[in-house]
Amino acid sequence: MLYRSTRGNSEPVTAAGAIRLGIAPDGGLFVPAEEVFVNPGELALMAGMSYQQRAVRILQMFLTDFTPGEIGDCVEGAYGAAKFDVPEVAPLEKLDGHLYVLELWHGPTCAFKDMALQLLPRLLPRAAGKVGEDREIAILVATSGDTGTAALEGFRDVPGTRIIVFFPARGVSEVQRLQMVTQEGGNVHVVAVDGNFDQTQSGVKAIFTDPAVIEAIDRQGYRFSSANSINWGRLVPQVVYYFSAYADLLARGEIRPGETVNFVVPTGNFGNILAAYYARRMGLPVGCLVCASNRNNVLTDFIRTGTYDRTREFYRTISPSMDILISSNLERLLYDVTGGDAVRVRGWMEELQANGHYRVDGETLEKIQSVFWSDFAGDPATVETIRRVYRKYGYLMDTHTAVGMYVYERYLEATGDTRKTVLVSTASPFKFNQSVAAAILGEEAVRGKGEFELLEILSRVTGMPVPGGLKDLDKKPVRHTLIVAPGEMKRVVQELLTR
Ligand SMILES: N[C@@H](CCOP(=O)(O)O)C(=O)O
Repeated sequence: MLYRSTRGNSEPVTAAGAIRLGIAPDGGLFVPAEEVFVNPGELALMAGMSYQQRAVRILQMFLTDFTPGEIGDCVEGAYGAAKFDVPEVAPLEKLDGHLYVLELWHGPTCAFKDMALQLLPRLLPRAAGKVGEDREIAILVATSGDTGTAALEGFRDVPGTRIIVFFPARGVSEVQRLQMVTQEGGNVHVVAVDGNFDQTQSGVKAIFTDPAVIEAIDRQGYRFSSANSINWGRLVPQVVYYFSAYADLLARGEIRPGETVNFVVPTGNFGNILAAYYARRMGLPVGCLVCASNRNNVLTDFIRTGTYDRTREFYRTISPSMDILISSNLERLLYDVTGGDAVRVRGWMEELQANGHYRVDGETLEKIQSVFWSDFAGDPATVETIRRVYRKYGYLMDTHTAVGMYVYERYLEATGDTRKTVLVSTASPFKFNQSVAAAILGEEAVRGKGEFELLEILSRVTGMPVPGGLKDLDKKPVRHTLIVAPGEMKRVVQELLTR
């Protein structure tokens, strides 16, 4: 299986090549050049498999230059009991007659990013070996909170790698910030950027494609790669959990074979919902993909109108991991729905870069709307949803999942589509405990209380244990204090790599 760039100006590469590079040299994103299908018989077999077995099955279809043994080893290391606190890895909770919550936050950093970032650090060194890369890999990451923490944890002390994570200084939750700035490991660097996530992500992308920086770090003995969802090695493990959720529904007799299921996905960078789209393309019986945005509702507007316009106010919200106005992975969707028209995709991306907006044609929009539906939730609606769901079901959701829940309710009202639906829960409520505690206990009860006092209170009130990865974070020494302007990111990368 070869991978092509969405912008059409880079040579096709193998899966190992795509994972090693992270982003295509022409600035595009790698996508599979061939289609892969899972037939209904295989889906039925998956119902009887563990998460790990399902993962091996799906990964083998895409990573054709890895041996089954290599994939099996990576999967065992990634999803074992040492890493995930439940044997199911991605458990499915039933909320009511037709709504299920897919909990993707049982890994070490308590967010869905662990699902891919426990695996990628195992794939990447092998990928480098396969393409004959003998230099160290310098992994650059832009994060609005969750990717950074998961990437640091996944790559820490992985031989042959260095990782530099950039995060917006005031754009992550306090728990997310502490997870990053206290991160241990001999190969990790964490840098706060005095800007928002879009500036941070654009800064990182500019470094990847800057010939002068590439040459400079080459002399220093490094090659760049990415642990963001622009890297194909981040997306393919995310496809697995959509199959796994469907297989669990089959195994429990909640659906009949072939029955279509909807997925609701809170998303900012469009990677998580794109993985669901790929699962659908592979034959998973998926009806509608409901794209849930927060107040930074650029995706909602795009899916409704066909105009993508990032020239709008950027809001800091209580669902900070989705505070994004430039959704990288939309590029892969556009490539797919235009039948692989790299010229058109490149044109739209150039317009976005130059003017901050583009508009797709009617046919492209129609194809997108035949699969996706979208709405958004502001902060007050998010808080109210956490409170209401907790009272009604005794189920505690984080702010991002609550955005998804609110949008699902709007979808039901608008369409009356009562098919079985899976709400993708992207983070533990304990990562956003200030907002979550205020939602269920009231503002008064949390006023003046510190983050870690609130962790304990939330745990006591709900009976949920504080996740191991978040305990005692406030007692760990702060190891990373660097803060830079967006314009200084290139220099800082080169400096850090000389140490
Ligand atoms: N929401 C993300 C932003 C980066 O997204 P990614 O999926 O491309 O890594 C975060 O939490 O950092």
